[in-house]
Amino acid sequence: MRTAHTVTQIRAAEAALMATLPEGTLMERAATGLAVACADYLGGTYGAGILIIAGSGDNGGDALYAGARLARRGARVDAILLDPARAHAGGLAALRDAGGQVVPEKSRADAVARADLVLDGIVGIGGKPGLRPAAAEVVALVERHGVPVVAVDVPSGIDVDTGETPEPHVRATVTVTFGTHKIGLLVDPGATAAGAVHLVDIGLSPYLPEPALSALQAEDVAERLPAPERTSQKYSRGVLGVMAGSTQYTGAAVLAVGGALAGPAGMVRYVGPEQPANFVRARWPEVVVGEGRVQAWVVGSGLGTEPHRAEDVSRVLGSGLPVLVDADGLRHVLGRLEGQVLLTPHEGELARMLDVEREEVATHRLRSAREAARRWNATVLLKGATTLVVTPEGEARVNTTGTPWVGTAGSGDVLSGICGSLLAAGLSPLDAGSVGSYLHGMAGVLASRGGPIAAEDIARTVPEAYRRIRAVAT
Ligand SMILES: NC(=O)C1=CN([C@@H]2O[C@H](COP(=O)(O)OP(=O)(O)OC[C@H]3O[C@@H](n4cnc5c(N)ncnc54)[C@H](OP(=O)(O)O)[C@@H]3O)[C@@H](O)[C@H]2O)[C@@H](O)CC1
Ligand SMILES: Nc1ncnc2c1ncn2[C@@H]1O[C@H](COP(=O)(O)OP(=O)(O)O)[C@@H](O)[C@H]1O
Ligand SMILES: [K+]
Repeated sequence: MRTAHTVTQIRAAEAALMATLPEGTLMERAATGLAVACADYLGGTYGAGILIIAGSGDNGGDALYAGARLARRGARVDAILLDPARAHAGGLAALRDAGGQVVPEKSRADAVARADLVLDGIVGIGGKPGLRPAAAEVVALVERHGVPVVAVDVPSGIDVDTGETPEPHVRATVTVTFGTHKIGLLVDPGATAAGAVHLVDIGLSPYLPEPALSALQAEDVAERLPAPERTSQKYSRGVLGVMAGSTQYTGAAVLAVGGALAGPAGMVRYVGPEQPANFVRARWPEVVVGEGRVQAWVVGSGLGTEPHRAEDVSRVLGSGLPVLVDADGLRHVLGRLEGQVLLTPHEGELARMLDVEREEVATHRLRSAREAARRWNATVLLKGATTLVVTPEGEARVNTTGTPWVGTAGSGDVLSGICGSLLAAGLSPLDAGSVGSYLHGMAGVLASRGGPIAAEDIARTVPEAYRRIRAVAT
């Protein structure tokens, strides 16, 4: 499991760990890991031009100590001190001893122009979101010259505990983070600003409490993936009812069922108007059309806006069975819900539910998902480049698989089918949502291999993703 903690949790763990170690040990560990990551990124240090941007806190200290190590290994290291009088004294002395240079204010533009790599040591977990003008000016120069940035601990300027990114902030190619992940490195838009995240072990794990956010890894998904036993049969594996599509949106029915058939449930029943039902039957002969006993429901993809569909949604929600509500079905989710319910909105749908602008959800993804989960007493899966799954009790997971090619029409319909099948096979809404989005994203990557895909391709490739993940466990 990849885990992320809040700044308060990290500060407490660091204090407990630091009390057991000689002073300076943690910063030394952090700086060593940072220097190694920079050398890896550059493919060697000899002759490389590295520019440190150092703020006045320990984040700047990490960058300066790492710079000293890189200078000793043959790099030409320059440092811009944003607040020279308050620069980290030990880090600065180490850098100077190793032959590193402080850049005079008038030469900053030249220093940026000749850098192969910038180390962002402006602020770490002690920073307030946004950047002060002096820092913002240097960051703008770096962007103008297109120099790759390695962020120290976090890209400076992001809101570390939420992933929100009030401008300005650093956009990194790589973020080298210490001890544990920060929430803002995994949740968008912060995750996009962080680039590839590399975690350096500084010995913090034994002191960390339950994470505030986690991301399933292949072995976690493998543990949760249902698989039939020797004596299983279709009914014992779980039956999923899919109520999706309408005369207007026939494809949603076909795609949601396609996703459902790619999951672990033993059988899929389809319930809906004649027109999509005929298409479903023609495309998927294994589907039984019509009502019958099921273990979970998917309702909503392509349901349309006709008022009578509200009854379908409330009937399913009143069944006492686990239910996934997607897309148009979300229009009919009114009061507080009971039982095992997974709501799967994208940003626009969640904005409509919360009666706010879409932009509001896009900039406050985690907060919006948490608020909806509490308000409707249901698990909320907020789709996007980094999908979030949040329970009403506040447990939160983020999905890290996928490719932007997955953002294709009908992709969400397929996801609803996959997650529904996992619900029918007995997973909780939290597991069904997070395992389902992992499978969906991974299937998208495997199907795409860097090129365009259609939603159908994702459904078709889920079994391959399933096999590969199960192979991790054996
Ligand atoms: N603790 C540990 O054991 C370990 C910690 N480690 C490292 O320490 C980092 C935390 O260091 P930290 O606590 O010194 O705070 P830090 O992130 O450098 O920022 C505070 C400074 O930034 C300034 N500032 C604030 N906002 C700003 C803005 N928007 N724009 C510009 N400036 C802004 C603020 O200025 P002030 O408000 O005081 O004027 C203050 O001077 C952590 O991320 C990790 O890298 C590692 O070595 C591992 C062991
Ligand atoms: N940039 C992206 N990177 C990875 N996955 C994405 C991206 N954009 C969208 N997705 C995924 O694609 C799916 C789109 O679903 P949705 O918006 O409901 O589309 P539709 O309504 O057309 O089915 C979601 O699973 C979402 O997480
Ligand atoms: K930083």
